[in-house]
Amino acid sequence: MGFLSKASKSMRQSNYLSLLRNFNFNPYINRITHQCSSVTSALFCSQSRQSSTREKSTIDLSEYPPELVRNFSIIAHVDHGKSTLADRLLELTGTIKKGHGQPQYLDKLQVERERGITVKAQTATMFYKHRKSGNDCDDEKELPNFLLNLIDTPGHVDFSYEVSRSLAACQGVLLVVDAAQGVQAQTVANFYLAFESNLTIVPVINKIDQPTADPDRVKAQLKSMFDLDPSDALLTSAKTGVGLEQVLPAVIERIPPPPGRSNSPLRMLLLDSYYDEYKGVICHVAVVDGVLYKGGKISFAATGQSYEALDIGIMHPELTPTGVLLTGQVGYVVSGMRSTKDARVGDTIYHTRSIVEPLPGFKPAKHMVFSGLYPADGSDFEALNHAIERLTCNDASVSITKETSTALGLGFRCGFLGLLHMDVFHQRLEQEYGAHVISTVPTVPYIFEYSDGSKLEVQNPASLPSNPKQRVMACWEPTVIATIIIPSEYMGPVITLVSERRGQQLEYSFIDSQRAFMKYRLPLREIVVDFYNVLKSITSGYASFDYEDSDYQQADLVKLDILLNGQPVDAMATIVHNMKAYRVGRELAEKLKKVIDRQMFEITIQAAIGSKIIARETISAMRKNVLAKCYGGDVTRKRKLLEKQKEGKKRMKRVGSVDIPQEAFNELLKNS
Ligand SMILES: Nc1nc2c(ncn2[C@@H]2O[C@H](COP(=O)(O)OP(=O)(O)OP(=O)(O)O)[C@@H](O)[C@H]2O)c(=O)[nH]1
Repeated sequence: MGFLSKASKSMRQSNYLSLLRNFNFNPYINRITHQCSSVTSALFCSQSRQSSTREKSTIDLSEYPPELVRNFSIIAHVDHGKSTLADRLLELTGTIKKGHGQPQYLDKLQVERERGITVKAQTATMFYKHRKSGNDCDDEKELPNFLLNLIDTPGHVDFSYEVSRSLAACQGVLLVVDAAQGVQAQTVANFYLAFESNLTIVPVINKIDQPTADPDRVKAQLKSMFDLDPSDALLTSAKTGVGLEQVLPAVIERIPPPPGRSNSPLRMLLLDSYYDEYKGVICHVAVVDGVLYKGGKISFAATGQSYEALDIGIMHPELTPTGVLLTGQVGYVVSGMRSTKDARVGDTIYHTRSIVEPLPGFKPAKHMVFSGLYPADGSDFEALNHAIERLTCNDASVSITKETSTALGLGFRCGFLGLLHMDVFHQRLEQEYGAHVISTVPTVPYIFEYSDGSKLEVQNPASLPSNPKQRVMACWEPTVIATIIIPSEYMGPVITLVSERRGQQLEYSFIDSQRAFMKYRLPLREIVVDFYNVLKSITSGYASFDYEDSDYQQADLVKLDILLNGQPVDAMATIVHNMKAYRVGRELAEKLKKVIDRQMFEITIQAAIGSKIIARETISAMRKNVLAKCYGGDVTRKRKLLEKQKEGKKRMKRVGSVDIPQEAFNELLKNS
């Protein structure tokens, strides 16, 4: 039995290799022998000796033809345990040591560790010996060894772009659902992402160790919402380890192998790229068709640039050179590229001089919010420029253009996928590059149609004329389709909140006897800032919320200016709905009064629409005690000193500029 399986394995390998050899478009074919097992290396040892570049890797990828490869992602709502489950699977397969002292191993960024969230999708290759049911082979070594690529994905809605990219490299997903919380908004969104990509979905009900866990209720939800068979659900606790032994066998048995053709010209999908100080740009790729060997000449379809594959390998879990990447495998390529701008995510990589049909790629990331970034100290502009350039090498989903503000000087207008993404970007700028920044109130991209018929996307309210009504014929605002899942008893307050935010109900139903599912169209500007916090607070933290972008709708918008001592502060201008402008203007003026420090002169804060002042607050001047040194004495002398002080203050009011702290912008953010 053992001998037979060994023989069939050798035959499978040699067949696979001869298939590759027979297909002679690739001049680097002989290099596969460096990774051959003892059996296969005997076949090609002569070529192996001729080659000048020897790989030292102990991993022989030629042992893993597509039928022994599985590519899968873990998807779930925030905090349902994806990263913890990924940790356990890495431990189970010996990819990382048990108790490696670093929970959520694949969350590598400092910001991910501090916030306990996943921001970037991460891949890890694992090897796993699988015993099929009915296989009673005694010798563990004789069991087929599978190569499993696990992609841990972020749960937060801002990073769903990362999820959809990761799914492009997979044939299946583990859909993790918290056994106590049940199906939540991002479970729904992620399910549909996987479903629309035709991926096999393996439901995993996690956290069954919790006292409030109710796996049967979750099974019923999976059936009623997604038509998933309850008996297919795996019950696990990533914390205690219960049920984990069923996960990888389910992955192997239920998820199909990658479908690519080994004997076709190379086509690789560029999944992600980042910049490494020592190696340059590292591209994460999925090999859709063909084979890539170290030293191969590759071209990028989008840029037409060609490079040499200087180093290739897999993430096991760190970069592990293998010298070859075969059909269906997910790995990395280092090609001496200097800037991630040349590695466009979703691009097709192919062998230079071969002719291939490019892969469909990905939709470009859509920027939902824009905000200005300025150095806290104006003279630090160059340092901030450098920091942003380096950070965008590792986060290509941010758009950057230079802009100037009369109040804050030279800076940048940045487009983000959402507010959390914006926050994470700021935190990374400060933590990883030591930059100190002032960020302006985020705004969504509006479209304005001017009287000359031109239509313009406005990403910065300051770029609008103060009285847009004079020239603007119509305005449109972006909307989203929002999914809200809540315990039924909170429906009343939630409906009130959503209608205050100008939402239109599209759908509602009940997931089970306790929970309601609601779908709304909402203006994006109404949800970007504080919607989720308010929703959480009125539902005692039980609401879950997700959104996807939708069409633009016409709206009655006005530009709201903030004036300090009569001067408009361009960085504080916002665009608001006409209906809310008075209330927002009043609240902004009140808030600013609380956060701007008193100065030696009086400060007036005004909110204005065009030339019309709609709110006004005054911060009185700090009064220096000019009489401190006048002990007793002449009253006329005291009066003279006070008069002199009054004169000085008048002058300061004219020439003085107001110091605006970052908190003032933060308050605007909360209020607008
Ligand atoms: N009781 C219990 N807690 C768990 C289990 N699995 C994960 N947790 C805890 O749940 C919290 C969230 O776990 P993560 O693995 O970070 O969740 P995630 O889905 O990766 O989160 P995001 O990446 O932010 O979407 C952590 O405090 C884990 O310790 C489990 O099986 N049982």
